[in-house]
Amino acid sequence: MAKYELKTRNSDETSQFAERLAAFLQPGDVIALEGDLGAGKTTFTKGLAKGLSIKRTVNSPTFTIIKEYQGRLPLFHMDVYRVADSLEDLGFDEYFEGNGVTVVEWAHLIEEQLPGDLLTIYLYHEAEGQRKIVLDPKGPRYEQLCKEIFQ
Ligand SMILES: Nc1ncnc2c1ncn2[C@@H]1O[C@H](COP(=O)(O)OP(=O)(O)OP(=O)(O)O)[C@@H](O)[C@H]1O
Repeated sequence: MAKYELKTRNSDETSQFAERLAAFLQPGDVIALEGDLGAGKTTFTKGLAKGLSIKRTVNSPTFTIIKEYQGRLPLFHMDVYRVADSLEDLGFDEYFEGNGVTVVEWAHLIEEQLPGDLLTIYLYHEAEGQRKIVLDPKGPRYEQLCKEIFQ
């Protein structure tokens, strides 16, 4: 299936893209966010939170695994890097099937537990200040979402 991509020239552009994407999100949407250290995952998630009208400051949930924020929709921000056993069931389903938007950092580490349909977003460090953002939608809901964002 088609992948969608864009380039950003600074962190504001990454944040602004995420903010725009947030306007299209619905309850139960799941975004897997992939990218190396410093690629911009937190920058992206902060932009998404702004787009969901979340007032609280969004920080990396590395040590807590899941953080929850209230906005136009609830945001469940997960960082599963420290989930030792990828098969350990920590009840992620409740979030994926819940009434909010879930963003999962390092999602491939819990691949078996992810929903089949989701939007994977890859952040690539291209050059100082520059990032490539690739959207890889799985399932009709996310195909449609990408079409709307990029039309
Ligand atoms: N185009 C860009 N998009 C996003 N961030 C950028 C960009 N250009 C430079 N940056 C900078 O890169 C850094 C990205 O850090 P950020 O914490 O968002 O990454 P991360 O993927 O969450 O890293 P970590 O996994 O270490 O938490 C920030 O300092 C940001 O200002």
